[in-house]
Amino acid sequence: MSRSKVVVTDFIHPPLTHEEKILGEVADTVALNAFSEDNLVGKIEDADAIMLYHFISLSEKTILRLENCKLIVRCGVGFDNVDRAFARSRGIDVANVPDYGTEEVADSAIGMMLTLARGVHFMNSRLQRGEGPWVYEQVRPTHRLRGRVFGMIGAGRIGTATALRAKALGMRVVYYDPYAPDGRDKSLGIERIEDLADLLAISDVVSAHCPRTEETQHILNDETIAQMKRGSILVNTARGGVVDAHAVLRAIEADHLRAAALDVLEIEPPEENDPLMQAWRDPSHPAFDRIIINPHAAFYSEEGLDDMRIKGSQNCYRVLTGEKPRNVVN
Ligand SMILES: NC(=O)C1=CN([C@@H]2O[C@H](COP(=O)(O)OP(=O)(O)OC[C@H]3O[C@@H](n4cnc5c(N)ncnc54)[C@H](O)[C@@H]3O)[C@@H](O)[C@H]2O)C=CC1
Ligand SMILES: O=C(O)C(=O)CO
Repeated sequence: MSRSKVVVTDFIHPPLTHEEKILGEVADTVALNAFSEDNLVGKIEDADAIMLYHFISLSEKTILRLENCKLIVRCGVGFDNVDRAFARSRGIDVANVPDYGTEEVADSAIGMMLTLARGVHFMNSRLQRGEGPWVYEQVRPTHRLRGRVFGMIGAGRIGTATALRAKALGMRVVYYDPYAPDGRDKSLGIERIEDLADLLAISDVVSAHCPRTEETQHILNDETIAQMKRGSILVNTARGGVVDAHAVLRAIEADHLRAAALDVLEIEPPEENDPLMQAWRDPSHPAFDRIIINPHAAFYSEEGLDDMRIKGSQNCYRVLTGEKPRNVVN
C-alpha cells in the first residue's frame, strides 16, 4: 500500500511528535505553518487528509483543488473556518475535535469575568500608568458577585462548564439557546430563557458560548448591547463574529457597559489601524482599562493542545486505514 500524505496547515510547528507517532506507519506528515490560505497553493493538493487549526480558512477555492482528500479535521471546536457544505459536495468529510479544551475556555471566561467584575484590570491599569497614589478613590465601585445574574448565549459543552463555575461563585445562571435539548436547565440548576432580549435585560454579565453561524453573526450589536443592563459586563470567548466589537467600544465610550473581555476578534490578528485597537492602546481612552483583549487564547493549555493533536491525528489514522471518521460535522 502506498503511503498517504497528511498536511497540517497552520499553527503547529515541527517536531510533529504526536502526529508522526500516530500516523507514521501509514502516512508522511507535513506541517506548513501557513498564515493565509494562499500560502497553501501547490502544497496541499495531493493531501489524503488535512489537519486545520484556526489561523486560516479552507474555502471553496482551496477545497476545489484537493485531489485525494478524504477528511479535513478542524483541530478545535469551532468549524466556521471551513466551507463544510462545499467539502461535503466533493465527498470530503469535515470533523472537529470537540473535547480538548472545554475546561480551559470555561476557566478563561470566568477568569476574565472575575478580573473585570472585581476591578482588577481597571485598578492594575491605573496604577501601571502611574495615576495617583494608593488610595481608594481609584477603585471603581465593584459589586458583590453572589446573587448577580450570569447570562449565557449558548449552553453547550463550554457554556455548561462555565455555568457550573458561575454557580459555584453563587451567581444565578440563565441561558438563551434555542437548540439546547429540554432538561439541560433541570439537570444543571440553571434557567432557560426563551427570548434573548429578556436575558440581556436581567444579566449582570453576558457571556457568549455559541458557534458563529448566520444566526449568531453580530448577535451582540448596537441594538442588543443597548438591551443589556447599564453597568453590565460582556465576555466573548466564542467567535469574533458573534459580537460587534466596535459596538462594544461605543458602549464603553457611552458608559453603558462597565467592561468587556474579547478573547476573539473578527479579524485575527486585528488590523493595526482598527479603531478598537487604537482606543484600547490609548491610556487616555476608557477602553484602556475597561476592555481586555486576548489573542484567541482561551482554549490554550499544553494538555489541551496535546489532546487536540492526538485526537486529530487519530481521526486521520482511522480514515487512512479504512475506518469511518469520528465527530463529522458536515
Ligand atoms: N476562544 C477559544 O479559544 C475557543 C472558542 N470556542 C468557541 O466556543 C463555541 C462553543 O463551543 P462548545 O460549547 O464546545 O460547542 P457546543 O456545540 O457544545 O455548544 C454550542 C451551543 O450553542 C448553541 N447555539 C447554536 N446556535 C445558537 C443561537 N443562535 N443562539 C444561542 N445558542 C446557540 C447550541 O445549541 C449549543 O448548545 C465554539 O463554536 C467555538 O466557536 C471553542 C473552543 C475554544
Ligand atoms: O477550538 C476552537 O474552536 C478554538 O477557537 C481554538 O482553535
